[in-house]
Amino acid sequence: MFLTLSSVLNARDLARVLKKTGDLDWQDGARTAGGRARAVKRNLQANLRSGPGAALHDFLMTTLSAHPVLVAAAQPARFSRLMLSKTGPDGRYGRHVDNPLMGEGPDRLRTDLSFTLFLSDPATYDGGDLVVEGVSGNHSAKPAAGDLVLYPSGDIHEVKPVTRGERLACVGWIESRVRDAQARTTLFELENIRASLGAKLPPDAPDHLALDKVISNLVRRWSAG
Ligand SMILES: O=C(O)CCC(=O)C(=O)O
Ligand SMILES: [Fe+2]
Repeated sequence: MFLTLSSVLNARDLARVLKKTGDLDWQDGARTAGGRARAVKRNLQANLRSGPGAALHDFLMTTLSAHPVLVAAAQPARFSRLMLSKTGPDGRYGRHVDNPLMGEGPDRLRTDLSFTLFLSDPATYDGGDLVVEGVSGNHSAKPAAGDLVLYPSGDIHEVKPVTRGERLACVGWIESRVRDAQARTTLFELENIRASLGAKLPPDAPDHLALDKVISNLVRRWSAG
């Protein structure tokens, strides 16, 4: 699954986030990359654990974890901590795979899905496309600020070199309660049918309950743990 979700942050929230990024403490991004990924990572990352970054982290996490389409597509059991990445001229993140497990102890999470929430207006920078090498071919994305791209953590991907301007993005990972990607896709399709029926049928139509039952039983069958 490779999906672009539009306007996950609306214009007002985006402006609020961008204003806050000016106060953050930025460090070399290679510090958080493992193995082969470290050698190809050239970006800066902000501290979102303490200081002004912590409130920004809470705000972004609340927004993302409540987004209905992201929830329907990813079926999140848990989100990783979010990272804010800044890539300037000559910055990039070459082809790599993400770590399969992140965090320690009870915070440890299996990375099923990766996402990038784009924060910069694409007209303000050159390069910086996110390219994901999926089973059915390459997907390239450089969407509007506020849009989010969701893709399988197991796919090789890269951020193309930024040759002008600055690319700001929020990145994170999701452990899904539905581990199997095909099952997740089926559930997303059913959730889309549920949403479109909701707009067409009266709330007491028996088909709603019939579909709710099918979706619940599939989640029960397919959920991990
Ligand atoms: O900035 C991006 O769009 C993706 C970053 C990435 O691949 C990573 O942090 O592992
Ligand atoms: Fe990555």
